[in-house]
Amino acid sequence: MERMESMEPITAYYTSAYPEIEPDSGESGENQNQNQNQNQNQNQSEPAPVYDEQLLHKTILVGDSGVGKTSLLVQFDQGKFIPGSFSATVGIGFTNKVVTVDNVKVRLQIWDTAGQERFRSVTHAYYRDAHALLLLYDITNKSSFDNIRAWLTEIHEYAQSDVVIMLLGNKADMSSVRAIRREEGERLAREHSVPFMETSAKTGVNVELAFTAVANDLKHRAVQHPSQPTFQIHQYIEAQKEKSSCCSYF
Ligand SMILES: Nc1nc2c(ncn2[C@@H]2O[C@H](COP(=O)(O)OP(=O)(O)OP(=O)(O)O)[C@@H](O)[C@H]2O)c(=O)[nH]1
Repeated sequence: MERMESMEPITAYYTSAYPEIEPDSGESGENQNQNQNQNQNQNQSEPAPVYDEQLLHKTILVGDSGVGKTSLLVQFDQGKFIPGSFSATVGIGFTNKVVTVDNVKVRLQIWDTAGQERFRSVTHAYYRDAHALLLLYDITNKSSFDNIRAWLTEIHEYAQSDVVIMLLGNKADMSSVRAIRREEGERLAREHSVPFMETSAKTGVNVELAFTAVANDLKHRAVQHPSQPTFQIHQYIEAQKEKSSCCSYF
């Protein structure tokens, strides 16, 4: 993993994945309706924009110290879990990963942040140009769940309003000592209109799905065609969960 010793935010090489929003023409009434109809007809006949595989989507893992952010990234990147003593992340670092979505390559630059309070001001600086935030709590640790509201407040304060947010209840393999029921996670996610799933960095359950769902959403946003329905991340996750329900074991 690349580690930023200076802890300065890297923004220079990031290219926006999203097309510019057309400015308001200032027209009103019938004229505007006519134009809208014309635009709609044009949009329907226009070919869908092609996704640029060189786009880099900045995705950040956040949550209290010890919830499993580094472990989740290592599981996704290397397919392994390193048990043993816990060494807290210092500062921030990133890993580049390519996820294939509908036969196109979606590049995620995944930033692993330090959950400890003393690094908070450093990590805030990275939120601003994030395209996705994966917010983790530990299902065996109630305070990590109780702190999710505070994390969301910070995200809304520092991140872009259209950032993709996903809530993850990690350490799902430890359900015998669980402190937070899955329904509580689901309820909190519903309250904040964000997708949710339980993951295990240890067994790998739902790890790939979490990142693939985010990559799917980012890819669809980057090539959103006005005449096409928007990508529904909640539905995508539910459909994928159903597909794999034969083998999940929470
Ligand atoms: N059983 C189990 N243990 C986990 C899981 N994920 C992480 N752990 C353990 O939890 C501890 C903390 O994991 P980390 O990945 O270092 O947590 P972090 O969120 O990156 O912590 P900070 O770097 O301080 O922000 C380590 O001992 C991991 O082995 C999991 O899914 N299941």
